[in-house]
Amino acid sequence: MKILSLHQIREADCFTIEHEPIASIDLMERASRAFVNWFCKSFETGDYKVKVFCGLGDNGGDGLAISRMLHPLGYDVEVYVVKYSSKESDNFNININRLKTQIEVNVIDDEQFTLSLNSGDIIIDALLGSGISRSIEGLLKTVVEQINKSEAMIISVDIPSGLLADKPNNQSDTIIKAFHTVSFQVPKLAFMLPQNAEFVGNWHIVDIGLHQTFINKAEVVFFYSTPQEVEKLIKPRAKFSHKGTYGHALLIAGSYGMMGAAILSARACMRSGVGKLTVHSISSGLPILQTVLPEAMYWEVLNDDKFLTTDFKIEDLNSRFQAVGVGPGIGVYEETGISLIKLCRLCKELVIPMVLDADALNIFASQFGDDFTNEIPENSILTPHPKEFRNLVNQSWNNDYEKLELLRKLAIQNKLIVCLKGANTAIALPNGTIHFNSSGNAGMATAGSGDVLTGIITALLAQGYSPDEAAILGVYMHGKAGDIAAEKFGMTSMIASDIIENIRF
Ligand SMILES: NC(=O)C1=CN([C@@H]2O[C@H](COP(=O)(O)OP(=O)(O)OC[C@H]3O[C@@H](n4cnc5c(N)ncnc54)[C@H](O)[C@@H]3O)[C@@H](O)[C@H]2O)[C@@H](O)CC1
Ligand SMILES: [K+]
Repeated sequence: MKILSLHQIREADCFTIEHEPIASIDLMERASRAFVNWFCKSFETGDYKVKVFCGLGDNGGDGLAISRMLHPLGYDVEVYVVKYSSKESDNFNININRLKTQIEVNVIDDEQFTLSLNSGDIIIDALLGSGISRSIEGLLKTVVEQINKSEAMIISVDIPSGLLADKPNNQSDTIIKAFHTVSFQVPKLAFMLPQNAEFVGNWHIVDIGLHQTFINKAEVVFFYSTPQEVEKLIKPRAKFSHKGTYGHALLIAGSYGMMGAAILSARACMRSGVGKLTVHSISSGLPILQTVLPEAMYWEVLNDDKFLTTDFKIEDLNSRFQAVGVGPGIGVYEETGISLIKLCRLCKELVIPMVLDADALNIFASQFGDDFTNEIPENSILTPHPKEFRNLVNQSWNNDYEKLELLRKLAIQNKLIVCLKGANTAIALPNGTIHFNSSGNAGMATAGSGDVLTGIITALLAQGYSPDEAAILGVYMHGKAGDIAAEKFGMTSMIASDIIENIRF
């Protein structure tokens, strides 16, 4: 699903009005109806009040239309218009006249006004929408602060009032803290970013019928990968296939005291459909690996019992492996760094796709400095978490928008696929697009979870998925497995092994 910029959302509105064609006020009516349908599905009528706070622009117009629609359905609706200016939008004025025949409208025009809000109330926030052009101040600020202080459930129309849709707010900005945000047609970039989680809450998209021709043509940088879109990438297994059909993966993982990382990534790799798997690890880890994962083959490090010191040769890899995953638990020993560079150079020469994770990234950051990307083959997949990412790019950021730009730059300049892990993992592709993942939960913030992801993506590469597909599908399936695990064990109790057991291709 495309994430349109604010400018494109405006254009989509105008295009729809002109080409459907539909009057602006009727489009607002359709948007408000879509909100009301969501609301009625989510909340039955009951012994509580729905308090709708409206601004003076089109977001306020939505609030008025929503109030008019909810009232006859049996909801106990109270309407408040915050008169922070003398200018109202045309659609606001039409809707206030339509509403006045039905419900009394309370006007707030004095900063001394104290709102009476109860914990059982539902507040609908229609103060400001995507048209916000400056920080909230004065009367609006007082109202938003009182709403945020209340214990009522807050539901924002389109976007939490005060939040900018696609650029950073000032840290001191006053913004509604919604429990739900019900947004029109497309998610806003702001919803994807950790810094806005406390304002956006749980977000939902409702279809308001903006013109598909415009949306299809719109060129965008950001995408939200819906489950339907991603699951379409899964290749069915052919009836007459054999293990050779699904590739041979090499996983390089584990060191002294870190064999768990090797086990987790290897198990996840096997569960993700790879034909054959060889794990390259220290010899003292071999008995453990062979016991827990008899399905895999092992290639031990000969000289060392603690870490990887392999002098990789072309014949070790040539015509043997379709994908190489490296990093989980390998440690950041200098000797391992030397082996890693040899490996990368060979993979580059033989054009074997790579996944680089965890300690492989830490080695690059600590031993190779800013030039680290020179050694990494093009189209490799990197899977850093934010701290690893910061070390890799050797730069910090002031807000999540700057972080996204650094991510994009890394992917474009070095032709890499970089998966920045976290809620809504952001996957940056060499073509400059960023794809936000839709699956997963906070229970996945647990040791070993990243090792599992490395195993999954390596398996997909070995099966012939393109690096772009392997990253997007792998991250999604990892999150989906985490969601199933969370349902079974609870977010707090689930562990990385539970994610593996619930991988479902
Ligand atoms: N245009 C359309 O066809 C549709 C618009 N819709 C609604 O329209 C909204 C956008 O409407 P608007 O562009 O009128 O935007 P708003 O409703 O956000 O209102 C913006 C107005 O408030 C003023 N303003 C901006 N920042 C302010 C601030 N910090 N303090 C006080 N005043 C401020 C602006 O000058 C402008 O007049 C969407 O979020 C959505 O809710 C929907 O009804 C769907 C269809
Ligand atoms: K709003």
